[in-house]
Amino acid sequence: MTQTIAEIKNPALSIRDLSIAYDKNYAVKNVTVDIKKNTVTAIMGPSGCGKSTLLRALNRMHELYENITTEGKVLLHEENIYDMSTIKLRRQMGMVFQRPNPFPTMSIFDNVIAGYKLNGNSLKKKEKDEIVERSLRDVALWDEVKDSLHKKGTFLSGGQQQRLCIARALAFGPEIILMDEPTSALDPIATSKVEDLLVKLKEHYTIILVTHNMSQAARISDYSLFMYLGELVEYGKTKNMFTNPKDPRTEQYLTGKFG
Ligand SMILES: Nc1ncnc2c1ncn2[C@@H]1O[C@H](COP(=O)(O)OP(=O)(O)OP(=O)(O)O)[C@@H](O)[C@H]1O
Repeated sequence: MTQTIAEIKNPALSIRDLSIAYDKNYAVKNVTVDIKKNTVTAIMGPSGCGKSTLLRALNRMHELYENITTEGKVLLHEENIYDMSTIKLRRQMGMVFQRPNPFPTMSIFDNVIAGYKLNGNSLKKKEKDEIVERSLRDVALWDEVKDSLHKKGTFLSGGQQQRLCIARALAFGPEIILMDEPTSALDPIATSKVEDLLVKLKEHYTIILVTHNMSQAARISDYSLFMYLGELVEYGKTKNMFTNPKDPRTEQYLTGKFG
């Protein structure tokens, strides 16, 4: 396997010997990797190779499943996330899912600050207004929705809903944003807007993105991780991996021989 650590100074996240099993079946096996700050890192690989399980393990969403075993560590500022409260962890590690999922009964405004409400944090009106405007500006949605903030989030187009969900993830001021195929339910124009947005957001955030779409990984990611049967086969700069893959399995995947 390619060298995965020691190349990256002051990483955003250090994954160490992470293994995850459903019952006794390992979906992620001994993954060790450092994620570089202020980059987009793509997790790629064929269906069932453990991409989503690995991503969910980074904010402990995988613990929602029964009979799950987790071994190893994930270090955020040298603290193991498995020893942290999930509330603290998820403030630092926002998550965006495949299908835009704004809370259907809530307005656009309330969707953005939903995390605060769910965690029982009460905010003054001025603070709420500031967080909502900042988060919606960050996802380039403010101008489109500023006159309809109190309408339901579900009245927006699919692409706008996904940007609203990204705004909701940003509202807490996380360091890292985890994204599980965030454009797979969007049309090409909405996809391109979200991709442009991710490239801008990496100035302030670290983005870890699961994608099936190799051209998307090539377009927007700085680093790529290739997984196969739960193992991390190859990790490196996306440009190098696409032009000169080190492992034959990576090459076969990138040239469409399986997947
Ligand atoms: N809740 C679950 N219970 C049992 N096994 C699971 C569960 N979720 C995933 N698995 C298994 O773990 C392995 C990895 O699944 P995972 O969804 O992480 O892969 P993936 O690479 O994200 O797949 P895809 O690209 O199809 O979404 C698969 O063998 C899958 O069947």
